[in-house]
Amino acid sequence: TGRTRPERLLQYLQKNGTRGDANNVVDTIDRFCGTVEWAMNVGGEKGKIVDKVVLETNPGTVLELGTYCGYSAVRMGRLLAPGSRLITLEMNPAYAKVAKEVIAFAGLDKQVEVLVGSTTELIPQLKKKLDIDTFDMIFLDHWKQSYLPDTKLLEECGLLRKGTVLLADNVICPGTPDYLQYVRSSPKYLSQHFPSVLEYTNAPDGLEKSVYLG
Ligand SMILES: O=C(NC/C=C/[C@H]1O[C@@H](n2cnc(C(F)(F)F)c2)[C@H](O)[C@@H]1O)c1cc([N+](=O)[O-])cc(O)c1O
Ligand SMILES: [Mg+2]
Repeated sequence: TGRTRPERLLQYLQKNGTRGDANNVVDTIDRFCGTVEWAMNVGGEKGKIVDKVVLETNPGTVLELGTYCGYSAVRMGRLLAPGSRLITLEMNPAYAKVAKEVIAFAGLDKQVEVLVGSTTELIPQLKKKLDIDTFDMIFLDHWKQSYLPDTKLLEECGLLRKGTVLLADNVICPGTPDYLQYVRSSPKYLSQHFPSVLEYTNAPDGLEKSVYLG
């Protein structure tokens, strides 16, 4: 009966999930998307790669571009060390509202903060607004044509440091050709591709991990 897909996803979670259990929230959303209604969460297969990169990086500060329903914010937030922070940007207020409820349901509302607005508006304000100097990790999963301009904006705003890990979803499907070309050819990045499949399907997709060299 939820009017939108995010609302239906949230209703399914509230009915079938275990409040306060972030692992269960991830599995419950994956079950909804695998059996009831596809949604553009990074999903279980690519999610295992995200988990590995988060655990290896052990970031104190994470910036996510594109919250949607909060699935990847919960997926990454559940692996962060106490005191670490994940900031996630969402420009659609209705999606942000659902995401905040999903994140609270998972018990991660202390570690994860949802900011509503566009990257061009929010990224230049982050240092002041959050008292954060640089991010240890960036997860890109918003509009695919925004990955490249927003990466350049992050560089210009001094939000990246030597070693910051950029992890980008969907570099194969729907694809982010200009971003891929940039991070693979620029001397400022060391990039590695992780082939996988598009969430809840067997279509080819992949993640790109790019370390900023400063
Ligand atoms: O289009 C896809 N994702 C676009 C994702 C878009 C999401 O990012 C938000 N956003 C936009 N700007 C901002 C910021 F940062 F400015 F605040 C946040 C949008 O409101 C939306 O919730 C996609 C599509 C497929 N697919 O199979 O078609 C599969 C996927 O995994 C995908 O991520
Ligand atoms: Mg995606």
